[in-house]
Amino acid sequence: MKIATAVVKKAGYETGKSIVDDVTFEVHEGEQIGVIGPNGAGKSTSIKAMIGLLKAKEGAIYWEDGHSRYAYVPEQPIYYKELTFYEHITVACSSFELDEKKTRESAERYIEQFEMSEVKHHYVESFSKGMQQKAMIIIALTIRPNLYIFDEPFIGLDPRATRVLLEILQEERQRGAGVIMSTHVLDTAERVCDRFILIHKGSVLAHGDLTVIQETANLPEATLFDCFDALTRTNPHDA
Ligand SMILES: Nc1ncnc2c1ncn2[C@@H]1O[C@H](COP(=O)(O)OP(=O)(O)OP(=O)(O)O)[C@@H](O)[C@H]1O
Repeated sequence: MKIATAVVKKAGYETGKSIVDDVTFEVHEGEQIGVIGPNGAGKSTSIKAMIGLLKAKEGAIYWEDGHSRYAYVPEQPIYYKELTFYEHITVACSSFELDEKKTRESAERYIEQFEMSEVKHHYVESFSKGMQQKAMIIIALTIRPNLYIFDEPFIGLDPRATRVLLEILQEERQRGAGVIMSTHVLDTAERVCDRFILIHKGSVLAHGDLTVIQETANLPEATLFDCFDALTRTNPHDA
């Protein structure tokens, strides 16, 4: 069943100057979508436009049931300097009016899985980049959204944390949650994503499962990495 349609007609950082044009796709229950593309292609801009973080945009997420809940984990962790990690969880949960007992239980489980028990009462500011990333992910998971939006979730995570995240997302997808993730880690994306949106120079260059991407690249059997390389390679004669 469809959860939502993400629509970006236009997005940019100044009114009138468009960086992204027409990046639109649907997300279904249990589906994981990889948003891929070269540096500066417009992946983060598209994501920010969808969730309303940009002023100069025409775009939104249209929810099938009208009032869905999403969790966004940005590329650069955002946190309150004056709050500990655990206080962040408490604030996030109270703003979503979640059942306190159940929420604490699932938070504790995620904290343990991500090996963050020893630092749960420390300030997020004192964490390493990877620990901050793990903290943001744990908060997102604890909210139990029906759509996760990750911008480069693997950057900064150690291999074990990456595995833990992928395993938990698999469980979350079985629950019916959808996942949108922008990533450059194409071998992982190839393994875990059902569909890919390849953004190049602010618009969609290819959209579909690996077979569709291979057909678009005219490279049957090729890896996602090779398809990406072929599709986004700048021809010096075009410049
Ligand atoms: N805050 C900003 N102000 C002005 N321009 C910006 C800003 N952030 C990004 N841009 C520009 O928007 C374009 C798309 O950037 P965006 O961050 O969406 O790319 P991306 O595909 O996420 O790249 P990366 O893989 O490097 O993270 C780039 O040309 C970039 O210079």
